[in-house]
Amino acid sequence: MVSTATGLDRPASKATGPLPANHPALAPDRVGVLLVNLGTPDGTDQKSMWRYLREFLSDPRVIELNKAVWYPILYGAVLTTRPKKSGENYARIWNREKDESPLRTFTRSQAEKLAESFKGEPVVVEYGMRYGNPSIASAVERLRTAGCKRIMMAALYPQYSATTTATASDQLFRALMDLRDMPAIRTLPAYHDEPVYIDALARSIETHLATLSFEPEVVIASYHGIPKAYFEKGDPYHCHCQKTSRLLRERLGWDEKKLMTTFQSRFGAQEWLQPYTDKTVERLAKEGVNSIAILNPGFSVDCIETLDEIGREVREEFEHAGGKNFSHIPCLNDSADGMRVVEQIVRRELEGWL
Ligand SMILES: C=CC1=C(C)c2cc3[nH]c(cc4nc(cc5[nH]c(cc1n2)c(C)c5CCC(=O)O)C(CCC(=O)O)=C4C)c(C)c3C=C
Ligand SMILES: [Fe+2]
Ligand SMILES: [Fe+2]
Repeated sequence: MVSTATGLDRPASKATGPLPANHPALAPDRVGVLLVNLGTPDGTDQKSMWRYLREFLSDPRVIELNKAVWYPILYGAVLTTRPKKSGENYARIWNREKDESPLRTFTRSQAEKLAESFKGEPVVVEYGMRYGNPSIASAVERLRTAGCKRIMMAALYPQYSATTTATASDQLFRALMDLRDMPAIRTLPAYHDEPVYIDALARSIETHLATLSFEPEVVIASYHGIPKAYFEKGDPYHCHCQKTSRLLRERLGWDEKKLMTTFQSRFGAQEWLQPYTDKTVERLAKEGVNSIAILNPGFSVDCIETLDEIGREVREEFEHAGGKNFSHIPCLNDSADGMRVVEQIVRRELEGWL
């Protein structure tokens, strides 16, 4: 638990006067903040990868295909090949000291730093993963045990998508379904256009570019993709990404040629949001662009998709196509600017509860 328990608990009951003699003891009344991110395997071995990918790719919010069509593909082609290949990728970025993925290390650190910023207030902070461990259910249980009657889940996806934000809410409510004494719940809205977030991204670009020995001709804001069909059915994710990029351009004083928007991490055969990151990078190199930098505004922390897919695969593709200088701009992670984003938005959304 990442707790700031200080004795400054809210009164257990707003009613005055002593409890009847036979009344069960009341737990202290605190507010829980649950930071959530996508998920992570427990290890890079095939069994851990299989378990993680099965849970992830069985989620109907992620793969909208009919189960009768999807499951034979999932349990056939996907789960017999992908665990090995993905495990090799995860092994390249694994945090060996903590024996966990960077996504879990960064998310835990964010929770610890957020807890620190609530020191002296009746707030308990936990973190959970939509897929894998620590599960959202286990985090909710720890918050309830700590006396949280109100829980705000902050799924750290700046841009809303049903495939990420909504499924985190589904999982939270699943964890509460069987409770008799259910806490009050709030969830975080998308924060793709919040000034504090745009400013943190802009500063992360400026700070990073100042460390480079070259000036990128193009900076690419690469977001995780979703199938195009989900967008056409009403998922606002694409619009949120475009708005983040537009505000970032305005903040930096750059045009669309200097700061491009692309989508990465395609999965399966259908069309995903375009333009694709890998194809764009290849095209730029072939057109004679020598130097680029890529940031991932849609990922609150670095993970397999930023460190390995962008930092290795896409870099190699750029260099293979003739590009010379490539740099990956780190995610906001648990940096001071990154934590300012989380704390400011969480505090605002807690208004009336503290
Ligand atoms: C149909 C498949 C997928 C959709 C839709 C999807 C959407 C989506 N994902 C993220 C953020 C992350 N995805 C991550 C890993 C990952 N994503 C998919 C597939 C879909 N994602 C797979 C199969 C994987 C596993 C990695 C692999 O095997 O290649 C991660 C990283 C997790 C980690 O531990 O590092 C993140 C984060 C968003 C934001 C999003 C839609 C907006
Ligand atoms: Fe993904
Ligand atoms: Fe990927």
